[in-house]
Amino acid sequence: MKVGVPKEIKTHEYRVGLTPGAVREYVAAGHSVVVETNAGAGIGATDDNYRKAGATILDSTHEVFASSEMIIKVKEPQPSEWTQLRENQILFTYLHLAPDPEQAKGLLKSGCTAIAYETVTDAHGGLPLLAPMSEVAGRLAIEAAGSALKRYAGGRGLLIGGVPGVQPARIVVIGGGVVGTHAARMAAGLGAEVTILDQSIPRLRELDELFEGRVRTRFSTIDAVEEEVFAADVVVGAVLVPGASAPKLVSRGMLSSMRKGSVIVDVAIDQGGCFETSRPTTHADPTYEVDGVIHYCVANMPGAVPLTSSQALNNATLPFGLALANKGFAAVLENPHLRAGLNVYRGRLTYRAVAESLGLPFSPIEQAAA
Ligand SMILES: NC(=O)C1=CN([C@@H]2O[C@H](COP(=O)(O)OP(=O)(O)OC[C@H]3O[C@@H](n4cnc5c(N)ncnc54)[C@H](O)[C@@H]3O)[C@@H](O)[C@H]2O)C=CC1
Ligand SMILES: CC(=O)C(=O)O
Ligand SMILES: [Mg+2]
Repeated sequence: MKVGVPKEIKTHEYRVGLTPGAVREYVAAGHSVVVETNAGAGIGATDDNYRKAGATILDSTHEVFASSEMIIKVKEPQPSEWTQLRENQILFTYLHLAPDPEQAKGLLKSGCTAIAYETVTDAHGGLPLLAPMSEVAGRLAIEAAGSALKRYAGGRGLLIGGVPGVQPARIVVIGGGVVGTHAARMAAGLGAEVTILDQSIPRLRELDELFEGRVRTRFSTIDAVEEEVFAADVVVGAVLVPGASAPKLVSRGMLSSMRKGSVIVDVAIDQGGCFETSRPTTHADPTYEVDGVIHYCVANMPGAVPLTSSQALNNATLPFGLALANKGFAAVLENPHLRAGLNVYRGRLTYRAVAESLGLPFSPIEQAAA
């Protein structure tokens, strides 16, 4: 198959869809790979590194889209990208369509087949192509909170771990999945007082065992969220209902009960965010304030550490991408985990939670492909 890798164009997005090492795997499997010039600059990979791995370098995004049967990216296509997609072309990347009707319209209109990294599943009920970036974002969430808590940044002027004899920060994590676990690990490691809320009791049990009492767990109800948010210095939003818009768990009223200079980090912003007051921000201007509370809502947090992130992402996407390159759309039909990633097929929405969140018709793939 002809595989194409454009340079990412979202603000301060430095990751790349295929690393030179991954290109080498595709070429070894008999595929041809074209890469846009400078696509790997953010990870220090030169055009020559890609040539040595077997890729052909093209000068423009347009040439990459025009000459490829499958486009492999990192971030959801931007308007100038979705207009270049076409029927019979496979797009393999993060999409986060539920809160993004414009992109959904663009992809539907293009006629392409779009497989979203974030809804591909594994045999253990996990999301293997989301997990590595959730690990990164969970860890970064505490770094972001630490920066925002600094006085010159508008924060309360609190050191996350405190010092002997002085209270550390109270950090509340809503959603105890991959992001939540990694955020809690970083926060606890720095010496914060950490509470994780989740609505899954089995998950809370696992977390209790994992952290051996170092982190408090609490069943997530409206009351519990209200009490914890009120007392928190930092709240990390880390809930997910796969494919769907994030539930708004923290209302404006709850937010305004927080002390001035407290911080929220809404990692779930790529699915619309779980705070009523969240809106997406970028690495160029990551924070804003509502009711005296600093909001950090960057939708591509892992893009800030592209060396770590591109490698972690490529490790996870490689077997799925190779299956698509080897078999084309047949790979989607025969592999239920890849099929779970299918969001758009030739003008139809094939993922129920996405269609429901957007208020658009849902077509099961059996119907759409008939
Ligand atoms: N902003 C960014 O750059 C990034 C954002 N993310 C996003 O972070 C979010 C979390 O991802 P993961 O941790 O991988 O998901 P996950 O599926 O591992 O964990 C989600 C957790 O939320 C819990 N949950 C669901 N509804 C809840 C509710 N109403 N109350 C309390 N808990 C609830 C689930 O039980 C689960 O434990 C997703 O939206 C993901 O796309 C991930 C990576 C980067
Ligand atoms: C998961 C996601 O949205 C990201 O890594 O940017
Ligand atoms: Mg994102």
